[in-house]
Amino acid sequence: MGSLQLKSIRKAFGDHEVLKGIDLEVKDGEFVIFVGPSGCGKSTLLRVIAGLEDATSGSLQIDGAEVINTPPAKRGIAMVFQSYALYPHLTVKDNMALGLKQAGTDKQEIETRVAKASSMLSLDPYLARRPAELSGGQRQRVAIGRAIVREPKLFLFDEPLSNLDAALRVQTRLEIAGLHRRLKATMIYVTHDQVEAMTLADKIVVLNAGRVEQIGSPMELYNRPANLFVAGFIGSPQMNFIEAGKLGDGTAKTVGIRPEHIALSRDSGEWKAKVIHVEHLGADTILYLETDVTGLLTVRLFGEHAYSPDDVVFATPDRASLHRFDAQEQAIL
Ligand SMILES: Nc1ncnc2c1ncn2[C@@H]1O[C@H](COP(=O)(O)OP(=O)(O)OP(=O)(O)O)[C@@H](O)[C@H]1O
Repeated sequence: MGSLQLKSIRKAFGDHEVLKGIDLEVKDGEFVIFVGPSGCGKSTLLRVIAGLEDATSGSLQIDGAEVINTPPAKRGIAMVFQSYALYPHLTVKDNMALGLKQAGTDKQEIETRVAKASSMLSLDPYLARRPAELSGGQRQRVAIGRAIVREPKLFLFDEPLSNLDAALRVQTRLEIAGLHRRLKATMIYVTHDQVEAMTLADKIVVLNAGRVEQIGSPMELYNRPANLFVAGFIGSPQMNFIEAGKLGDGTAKTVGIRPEHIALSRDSGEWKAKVIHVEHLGADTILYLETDVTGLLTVRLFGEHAYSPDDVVFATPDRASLHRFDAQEQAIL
């Protein structure tokens, strides 16, 4: 079991309030990801859940029991950090076993759990090595292994992949997804990486300046952002925003259109545009255009396209895919 309930969680450092009343429900077995701009309070919220920071006020329940005053070691939580936080003088095996030894777990039980975690994470060949003799990805797997052996109710991950190179990030991301499927454990994960958030999460929590902007599945947030902030934050390249009046829309204040919802033609279309810059990504082509109506406009086309800067083109938005926002920046549904 590992359900979590946060009610009106506030946290201030001195007179700087970093968390301004967070409400959140996490179901047993869910994979929840916190995203938001730098400094919005993601890590602080994770540390409050772990008990590494005391909340200024609010309630935090795990499986229905209040734990806001419970010390970290008694919350049944294991945390995996970006920095691995392994002991350099201990072997991989001893690093994984240490927490259990300190908790007075039976020797045979420690052997069994470490062997199981090691096999799950393909760490068997490295058990006798020290952290300095491992790659970054292997070290992160040891840090995850150390969390698994404790059989926590809740796993917390603070940007666990950010020290890894691109290929290793993908591989470790897949391993974490597989681990979640096998362990069926509740996981809460902080990341800057949109792809990680979109691919791993059952539920994404978008934070901004210490408040929750929206909670939903990745596709809910992508297809039905509740406000301008979420619309602009989720999705890369970013959604285009256009003053609604310029499109003859009298009720909305702002209209949003995702780069992939704009068609391009050399012959005809709604907005005459000049190509400013082209990015060839292989599978996709990203074009930055300038139009009289919209100003700068980003367009994403599937596949390879032979457009060049200064080409004159015509852009046509897919009307059914427009997002509309009112003067309070809330989505008009
Ligand atoms: N121990 C502390 N003392 C004072 N201020 C702190 C402390 N820890 C964090 N803060 C401040 O709280 C705010 C939120 O920090 P936090 O690390 O939670 O943000 P974040 O969303 O995780 O940012 P990032 O994405 O850059 O890691 C920041 O303004 C930060 O400077």
